Amino acid sequence: IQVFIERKLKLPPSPFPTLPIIGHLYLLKAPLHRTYHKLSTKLGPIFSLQLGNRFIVIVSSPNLVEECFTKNDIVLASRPRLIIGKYVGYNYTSLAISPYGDHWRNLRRFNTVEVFSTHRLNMFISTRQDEIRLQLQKLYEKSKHDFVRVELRNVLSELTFNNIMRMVAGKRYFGEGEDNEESKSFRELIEEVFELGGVSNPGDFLPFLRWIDYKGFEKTLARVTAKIDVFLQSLIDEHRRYKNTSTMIDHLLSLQESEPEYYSDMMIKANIMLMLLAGTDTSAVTMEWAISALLNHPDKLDKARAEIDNLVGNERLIDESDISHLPYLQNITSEAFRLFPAAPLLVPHESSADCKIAGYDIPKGTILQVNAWAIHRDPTIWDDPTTFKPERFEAGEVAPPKLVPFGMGRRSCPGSGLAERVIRLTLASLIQCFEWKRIGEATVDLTEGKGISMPKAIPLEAMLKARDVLHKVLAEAS
Ligand code: HEM
Repeated sequence: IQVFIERKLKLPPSPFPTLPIIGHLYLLKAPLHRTYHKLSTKLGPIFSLQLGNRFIVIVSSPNLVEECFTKNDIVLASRPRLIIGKYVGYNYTSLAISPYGDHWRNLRRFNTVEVFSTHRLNMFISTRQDEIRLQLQKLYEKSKHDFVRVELRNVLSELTFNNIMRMVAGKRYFGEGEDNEESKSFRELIEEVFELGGVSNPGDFLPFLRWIDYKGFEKTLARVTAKIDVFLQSLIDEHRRYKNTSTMIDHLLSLQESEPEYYSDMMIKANIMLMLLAGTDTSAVTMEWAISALLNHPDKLDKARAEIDNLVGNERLIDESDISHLPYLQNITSEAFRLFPAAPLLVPHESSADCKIAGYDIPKGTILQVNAWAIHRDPTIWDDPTTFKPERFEAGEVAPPKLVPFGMGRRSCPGSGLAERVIRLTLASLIQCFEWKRIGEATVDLTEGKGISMPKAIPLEAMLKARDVLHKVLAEAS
């Protein structure tokens, strides 16, 4: 800050006091989006913090989000080098973590065409439907006679994890016959990374803590990611031996043949790791929140079910092509994205040159965070903002910068289309196939827990019972 004062910069307001060495680190309490929200009610929609040796700016209004990701989009398209990126991002080379530049552009292009294009997503429709059906079958076995108590978190994370694994590697990792030790420990390692990612690591802001490896953070991260690396390498080796043409690994391996240096094994592993980290929990957590909110509003659950029954009837399971004819279901997912954004502060950006936001000077190297969670609950934008009300979207689609669960601009989430497909079809299937009740009279607790993707503090449990459609479809099939 001293340097900025000497340069006579006009910086965004910041809280008092700034302590020597640690700056405002003393203010950071989890969950961060709530802490930032409180600060923004005092300091305004743009404010700054000095966290150790890093200067951070937090914005929390649609106008400022727009200014950041239109006028300043390129300058703000880089990422800070946080310690976790060294390990999880294979030395800052993976798409989500790499700095803005040619390498990022290449990766983004590859993923847009080979993973996230409509053509590629359509190729995996039957995989998604198959994974959902497998989970429905399991739940059916438990609930075909009467209401049973079920924990949903595992069901949903198994579903999203298998979906991504099948796109990436053409194989499931969980399920009958595959619940072996190898897959279990792989999943546990991925969960460990999520937990590590959820803590803001003081070593990122106070370099001397990094030298002494404060709380062994870096050592743990290195140990866990080294183990994951072994799994990922074995997946690649397997694909080298048995060629299949449609998975992401096969595509990257064929590119490796012509450009071995660029499409190295490390680059491929970084891409797989990213898909698993960015694409599984985010969707699972969103669905868990959505079902929780519906259980607390049974009238809305009934309304969604009536819409589905009307369109699909009870002779067949809903499929992806039905979703566009279900506006209320789509409104439910929009409302879940609004109230429970799985990345409440998006992913941190970094300015690669000096720029201005709201007339303030933003020096090169500033970390920018967007408080999407606060924007989504701002009473000047939304009526009755803390209430779950899918009807609010009946007036028409709401887009960025007001609704930004996937961010905005060139660094926004490339997986949003996939996430929407998985979330909508899974929710629709669960609503179509089961009667739902809360465990008791009390409403489902909606407290946020710790972790990178804003999980529920208490995993969701609910009572469910199979409906007619499942008896018909599954009994016929067996
Ligand atoms: C509910 C589900 C999801 C949410 C809420 C979500 C949200 C986000 C957000 C907020 C960002 C950062 C935007 C920014 O930097 O401003 C992001 C980036 C990213 N997401 Fe997602 N995401 C979801 C699902 C997925 C899925 C399913 C995938 C892939 C399988 C995915 C892959 C990525 C990647 C690769 C990036 C990095 C993009 C870059 O840095 O260029 N996401 N996501």
